[in-house]
Amino acid sequence: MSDSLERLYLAVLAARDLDPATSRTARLFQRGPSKMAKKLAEEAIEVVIDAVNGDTEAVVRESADLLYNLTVLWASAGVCPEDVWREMSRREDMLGIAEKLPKSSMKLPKVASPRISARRPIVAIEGRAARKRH
Ligand SMILES: N=c1c2ncn([C@@H]3O[C@H](COP(=O)(O)OP(=O)(O)OP(=O)(O)O)[C@@H](O)[C@H]3O)c2ncn1[C@@H]1O[C@H](COP(=O)(O)O)[C@@H](O)[C@H]1O
Repeated sequence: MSDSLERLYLAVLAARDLDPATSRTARLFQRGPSKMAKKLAEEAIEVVIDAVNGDTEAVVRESADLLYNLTVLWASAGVCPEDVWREMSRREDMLGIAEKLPKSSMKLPKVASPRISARRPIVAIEGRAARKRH
């Protein structure tokens, strides 16, 4: 999947300077980040609605639109796909799966990389449980 997103990202970069009258991407760049953000949010909501309605095929279609609008926003924000893949790998190395670090300031215990140890740091789980309690 990352290959597809990387190819799409390059296509979006290439389309940025095309004629907005014929290129949706160029039009989005012309209208700026707030329009891009609005479109991304719209697509996210469409994915949610289709998923709640159990319309799997629509979820697939809208997810493709969502990812397109996400890559446009990435390009506008100066983010490239590799930046995101690097962050996901960092989280995976830290916690064993690609997830956010606990929000609390609690420190994760010094453990071998979760890829070696069988379990994620308990503190991370407790942190999340503690956060949910209040
Ligand atoms: N990958 C995509 C892509 N995915 C989705 N979309 C369009 O994004 C829109 C998202 O759906 P919406 O319903 O929100 O859009 P809409 O309401 O129909 O139209 P708007 O009101 O948003 O203008 C659809 O019209 C899709 O056709 C895309 N448009 C372009 N690309 C690629 O982007 C590159 C540049 O293409 P141009 O923008 O056409 O130059 C090319 O590689 C394209 O393949």
